[in-house]
Amino acid sequence: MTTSKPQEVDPAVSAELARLRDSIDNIDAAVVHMLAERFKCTQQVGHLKAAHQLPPADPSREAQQIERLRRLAESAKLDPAFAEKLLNFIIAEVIRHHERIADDAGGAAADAGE
Ligand SMILES: C=C(O[C@@H]1C=C(C(=O)O)C=C[C@H]1O)C(=O)O
Repeated sequence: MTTSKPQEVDPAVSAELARLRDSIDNIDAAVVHMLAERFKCTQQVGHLKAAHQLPPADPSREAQQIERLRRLAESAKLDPAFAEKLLNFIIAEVIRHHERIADDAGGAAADAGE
């Protein structure tokens, strides 16, 4: 096992590590903001579906998205299997939101005697 002695790190290495970590922090912030925007859109889709009695999940749309994202990942030199797993993880959360919105809308309609 190697032992690390942070106080002996070459200052040039520390500076390069700090520069890269600054970029990583900026990218992570962009990912969070983009995900927040995506969830704002999917929330609206959830309300539209609930208002028109459409199912929370749309497997044929998901299959198209996965196909497209795998192609984009390949051309960006990102592992397509990782891209697919990430999209499936996000979509599963969206579907959970849509189910909750539909349940809430169903309950509200029942309360109103519809
Ligand atoms: C957002 C939608 O609802 C679900 C979530 C999806 C997504 O997060 O991209 C895609 C398909 C649906 O299973 C949709 O139908 O467009």
